[in-house]
Amino acid sequence: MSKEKKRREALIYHAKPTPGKIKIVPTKPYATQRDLALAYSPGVAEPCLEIHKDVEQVYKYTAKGNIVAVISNGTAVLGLGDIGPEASKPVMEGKSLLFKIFADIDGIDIELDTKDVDKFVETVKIMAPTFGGINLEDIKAPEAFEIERRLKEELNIPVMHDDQHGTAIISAAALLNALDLAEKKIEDVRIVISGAGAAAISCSRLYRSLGASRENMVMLDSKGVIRSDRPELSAEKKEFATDRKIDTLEEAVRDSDVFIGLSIADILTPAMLKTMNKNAIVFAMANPNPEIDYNLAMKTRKDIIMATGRSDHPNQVNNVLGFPFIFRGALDVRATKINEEMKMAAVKALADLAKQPVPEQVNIAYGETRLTFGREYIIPKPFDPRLIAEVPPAVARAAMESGVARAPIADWGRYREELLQRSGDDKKVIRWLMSRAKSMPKKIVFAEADQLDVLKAAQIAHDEGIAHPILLGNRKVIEELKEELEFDAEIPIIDQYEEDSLEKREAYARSYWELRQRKGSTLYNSRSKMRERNYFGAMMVREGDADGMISGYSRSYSSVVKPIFEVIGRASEVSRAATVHVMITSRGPIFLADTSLNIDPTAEELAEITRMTANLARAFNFEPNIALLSYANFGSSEHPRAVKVREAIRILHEQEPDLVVDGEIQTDFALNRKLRQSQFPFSKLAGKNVNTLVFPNLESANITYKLIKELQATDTIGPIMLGLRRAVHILQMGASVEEIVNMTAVAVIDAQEREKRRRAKRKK
Ligand SMILES: NC(=O)C1=CN([C@@H]2O[C@H](COP(=O)(O)OP(=O)(O)OC[C@H]3O[C@@H](n4cnc5c(N)ncnc54)[C@H](OP(=O)(O)O)[C@@H]3O)[C@@H](O)[C@H]2O)C=CC1
Ligand SMILES: CC(=O)C(=O)O
Ligand SMILES: [Mg+2]
Repeated sequence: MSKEKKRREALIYHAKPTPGKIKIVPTKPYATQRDLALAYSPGVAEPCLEIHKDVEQVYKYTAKGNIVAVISNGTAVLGLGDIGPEASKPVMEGKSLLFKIFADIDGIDIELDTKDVDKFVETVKIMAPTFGGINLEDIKAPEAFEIERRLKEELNIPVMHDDQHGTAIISAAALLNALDLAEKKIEDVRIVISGAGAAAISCSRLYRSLGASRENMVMLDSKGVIRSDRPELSAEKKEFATDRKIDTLEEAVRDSDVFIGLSIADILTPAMLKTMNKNAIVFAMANPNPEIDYNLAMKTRKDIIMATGRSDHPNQVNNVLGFPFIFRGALDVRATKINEEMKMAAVKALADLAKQPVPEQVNIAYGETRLTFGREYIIPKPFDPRLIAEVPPAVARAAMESGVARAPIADWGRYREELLQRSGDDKKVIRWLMSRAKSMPKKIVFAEADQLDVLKAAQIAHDEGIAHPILLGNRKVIEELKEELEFDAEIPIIDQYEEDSLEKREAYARSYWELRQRKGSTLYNSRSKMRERNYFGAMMVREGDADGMISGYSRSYSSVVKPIFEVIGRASEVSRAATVHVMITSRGPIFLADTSLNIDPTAEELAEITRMTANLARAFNFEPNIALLSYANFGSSEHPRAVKVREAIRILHEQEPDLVVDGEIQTDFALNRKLRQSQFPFSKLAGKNVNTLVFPNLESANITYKLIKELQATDTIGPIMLGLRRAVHILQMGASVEEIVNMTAVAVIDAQEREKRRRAKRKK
C-alpha cells in the first residue's frame, strides 16, 4: 500500500463512523424509573454518605479503582516532538484503547494545556480523587521527571510516566534476553544511548540497577555526546555524562555492544552499525520511525539482534507490553505506588515469558509458523494471551511483598481466573480468523465483484493478505469501481459474458451437463446456466480454478443456494448441509445453528447439525459447550416439539459421550450458569459456560440471530455453510463490508482445512 493510501486509511479510521476511538458505557441498569432512582437521586446519596464516612469505600461504590487517567501536555508526542495537547489526543485515546483491550482498564485521556510544571502537578493532584491510577504520557524531559517525582510523592495512588518506566521495563526485559543470546554480560557491555530524554534516562537507570556500569555507557542528546565537561547539564544528564573525549554518535558507537535509540528517526547509519562489536544489540525505539530502518540494518549486518518500537517487524520493544499489565497488577492490590520492586517483577515476568513455549494461537495471530526464543523473538508479543495471567500477578505480589498493597490478594488461583476473564474473547475470534486466513491465503471468487461493497471487501482481503481474490462480474463496472476505490492491484477479473470466457463457459457447461444429465438438464440449458454468475463461479470452484467462493450479497439466499447445491453438492459424509452464525458478544463468541437451511429438522437431523457445529467451534479454536434449546426444560413438557429435542440429546449422549451437550433446555437456563446450576445441577453442562446453541427449528434460530444482531449491534460471522463439498459460502443479502471480509476469511480457512484433510488422506 502506498504511503499516501496508508495516511488516508489512518485518517478515515480515526474519523469514521464516529470521531475518535473510545466512548463511555454504563454498567448498571438504567431502563426504568426505579433504576434511575438508584443510579441518581435519591439512591445515589447512600453511597455518597458511606464514602463520606470512610473514603476507602470509594473503591467499593464507584468505578475509581478501575479508571486510569492517561495525561499528557503534548510536549513529546511519540517522536513527533512538541505538537500540543490537542494533537496528542489521538495517542492518548490510543493508550486508553490499549488499556481496555489488553487489561480491561478504563483509560480516560486528559490533555492539559500547560507547560508549567507547578500548574501541571497542581491540576493532576486536584483531579486525582477521580482515578485509581495516573499514567503520564509523552511529556518532555526534564519537566517529566519533576512532574512524576512530585506526583508520586504527593499522591497515594499509582503514578507512572509510561515513557520512562514502561519503556525501561520492556527494553530491560528484551536487553537481558538479547544479552543471553549474544552470550554477553550486562556488567561488561559498552552501551550507547541515543537520546537523553524521559525514556532514555529512565531506561539507562534501570540498566544500571541491573548491573550495567556507568563507565561503559555513553549518552547523546541533540547536541552530541554528553561529556562531563559540558556546561549546563541537567541533573539527569549529569548522571550519565562520560569522561571520554568524544563528541559524535559515530565515535560513540565504534566498538560498542549495545545501541539504545530513544531519540529521533534515521540517525544511525549503516557505516556506524558496521563499527559495532560482533553480535551487536540494536534497539532503535523511536516512534513511529526508528533510529535506523529495520530492513536497512538487517541488510547491513546479519549478526545483529535488532528491535524497534514498531509492530511490523520482529521484536517490538514498545511500552504497550507494559503499562496495561503493570497498572492491572497495581490496581488489583490497590497499590499506593509503582515502586522499583514492582518494576523488577515485571521485567522478570516478561523476560521469562519470552523463553516459554509459545501457544499456537500466538503463532497464528502473528502469521508465524513457530515462534521460539531466539534473535527474532526476544520479547513476548502484545497479543499473547498469557501476558494478562503472568505480568499482573507478578506486579501485585511484588507490591504486597514491598508493603505498598492496600488490598492484598489472598486467593491467587481465583485472581488468575479473574484476569483471564478480563481478557474477553470478543474481538479475539475476528483477529484469530484473519491471522489464520493470512497464514495461507487462497483463491476466492467474489461472484458479485461488480457490487461496490463486495469489491471493497475484496480489496481489503487482498491488501491484508487474507485471500487472492478473483473478481467475477461485469468487467466494465468492476474496472470503474476499482478506479473509484483506488484499488490498483492487478487482480484477475472474469466476465463470464465476454468472448475470452467462451472456452471456459463451454467446458463448464459440458461438465455441468455430465453432472446433471440424468436430472433433467440438457446441454442447451447447461450452456445458458453458465451465463449466470453463481453457476459459473461454483463451477470454477468445482473444477479447481478457485479454492472457494463468496456470493449472495445481492440476491435472496434461496436463489443462490440452488445453483450451489446443484454444482457443489453435499459432502458424502453428511446427510445434510447446515449453517452457523457466530455472534461476537461481550461474553465471547456464541455459535448458533441452524440459522438458514433446515426448516424443521428431525431428532436425528438435529443431532447431526449439532455434531457439525461442534466441529466448526473446534476449528475456530473453541471447545464447544452445547445447549439444545427448547421452550421446555429436561422433560417438563411432553409435546412432540420438546420430545424431539430430548430425543436428539439421547442420540448425542449415546453416540458422542464425550461431547459436552445437554437439553432440552430454555435459553436463560442455557446461558445463565448460576441459574442452571441451581435448578439442573445434574446437567452435563454443569460448571460450563455455554458457547453453542442449537435451535429446534429454522424459525427460532433465524429470528434469534437477527434479533441479537439488530438489537445488540454485535459483529456477526455467517452464515457459515457446513456440509458442502467445497468452500463455498453464501452471504446474507446486503451484508456489510466487514461481514463480507469475515466470510472471506471463513472461506479461506475452510479451503485450508480441506487441503489439510486431502494431504492427510494422501499420506495414508
Ligand atoms: N518504543 C517505545 O516504547 C518508546 C519509544 N519512545 C520514543 O523515544 C523517543 C523519545 O521520547 P521521550 O524520551 O519521551 O522524549 P523527550 O522529548 O523526553 O526526549 C527526546 C530526547 O531525544 C533527544 N534528541 C533529539 N534529537 C537527537 C539527536 N539527533 N540525537 C540524539 N538525541 C536527540 C533530545 O535531546 P535534547 O535533550 O538535547 O533535547 C531528548 O533528550 C521518541 O521517539 C519516542 O517515540 C518513547 C517511549 C517509549
Ligand atoms: C510508545 C510510546 O509511548 C512513545 O513512542 O512515546
Ligand atoms: Mg509515549
